[in-house]
Amino acid sequence: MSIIVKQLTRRFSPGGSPAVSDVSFQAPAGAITSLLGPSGAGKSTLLRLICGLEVPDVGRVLIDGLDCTALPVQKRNVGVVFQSYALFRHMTVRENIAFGLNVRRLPRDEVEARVDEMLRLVQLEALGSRHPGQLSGGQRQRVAFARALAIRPRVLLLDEPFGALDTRVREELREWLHELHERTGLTTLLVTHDQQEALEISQHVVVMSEGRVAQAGSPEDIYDRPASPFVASFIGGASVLRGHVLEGRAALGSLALSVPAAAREGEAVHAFVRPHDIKLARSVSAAGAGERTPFMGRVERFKPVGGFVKVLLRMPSGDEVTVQVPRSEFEALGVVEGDAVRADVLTASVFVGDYAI
Ligand SMILES: Nc1ncnc2c1ncn2[C@@H]1O[C@H](COP(=O)(O)OP(=O)(O)OP(=O)(O)O)[C@@H](O)[C@H]1O
Repeated sequence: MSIIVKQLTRRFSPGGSPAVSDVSFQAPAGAITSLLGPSGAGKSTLLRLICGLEVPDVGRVLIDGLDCTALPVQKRNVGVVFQSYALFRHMTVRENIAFGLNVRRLPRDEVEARVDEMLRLVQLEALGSRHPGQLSGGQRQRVAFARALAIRPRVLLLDEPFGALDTRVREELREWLHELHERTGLTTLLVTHDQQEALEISQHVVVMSEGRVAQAGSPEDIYDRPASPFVASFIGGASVLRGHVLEGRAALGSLALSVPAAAREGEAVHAFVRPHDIKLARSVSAAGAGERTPFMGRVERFKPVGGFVKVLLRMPSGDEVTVQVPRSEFEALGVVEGDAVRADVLTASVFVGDYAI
């Protein structure tokens, strides 16, 4: 049951810039696909176009091969969970889960059996007679999942389902969703602005920016091979080093990295380096193999954050680079603010040409 969207465009005001612009992608059958992007990228609008709450100006939505573009929400047979719980406060948990089944006028014993099954699935068997006001935020979201799944939807659409919860509950539910998906195998589309969430639980990621698809691929593709400066800077908190092409290499201060074959001499270069892709050392020795080119930086400041120390380096070019060092490693280095350190870049994404992030 894949979801395919073809050239979807939705403009809210005539002449204004579209919230979703010429978007095409496929959410593979049986997988969790994340729609990932910053606020305002068009993720929720895209999800609403897929579930039928919005109508596209142009384009098509196909679910399991069936063109649903003109179908109303209730005919699409999709399960939807939003960030705000959207449970009926005056109904018990059981009644909430049964809602979609009662609308479909299923026999009473069938409804009761399905509600029991859903309560077991979301591990809330003991709470069926409570009202939403008597549940924690995490429990309410599990009820919302049970209600969405009760109707045996063809696909599951989730709009920041854990967005209103605190970090610990969010992480617990992320794991829970992963297990739930293993059991149901349902094609799932998850809207999130949290890259950690997207990389952790999805098999396919669609990165959105300004209403368009910036890149689509596996979490490894997105992380290891960002297709554009936007993706490189959005995923993984990379620092940018600016320089130019010199003798076929990217010259970035005292650092030289390989560049795409098409790069012209003198062209502007931006290298994106992630905080844990730099290794710090006190001594200065010869360059390592390949990309492991050492360069010098000055420690501007550092701050322990949990098991890591966040170090801000100032490069000879003036660029600032954030480095993340395991705490024990940093303590062994014994550097203080103002010290010069050697920094080995383990890997970087290099882009050539002028652009604005
Ligand atoms: N009903 C609406 N009327 C007018 N403009 C809208 C409407 N819904 C969304 N927009 C605009 O469309 C753009 C995309 O919004 P959308 O909510 O889809 O983004 P998003 O990526 O889901 O952001 P967030 O993560 O903040 O929810 C924004 O500029 C938003 O202001």
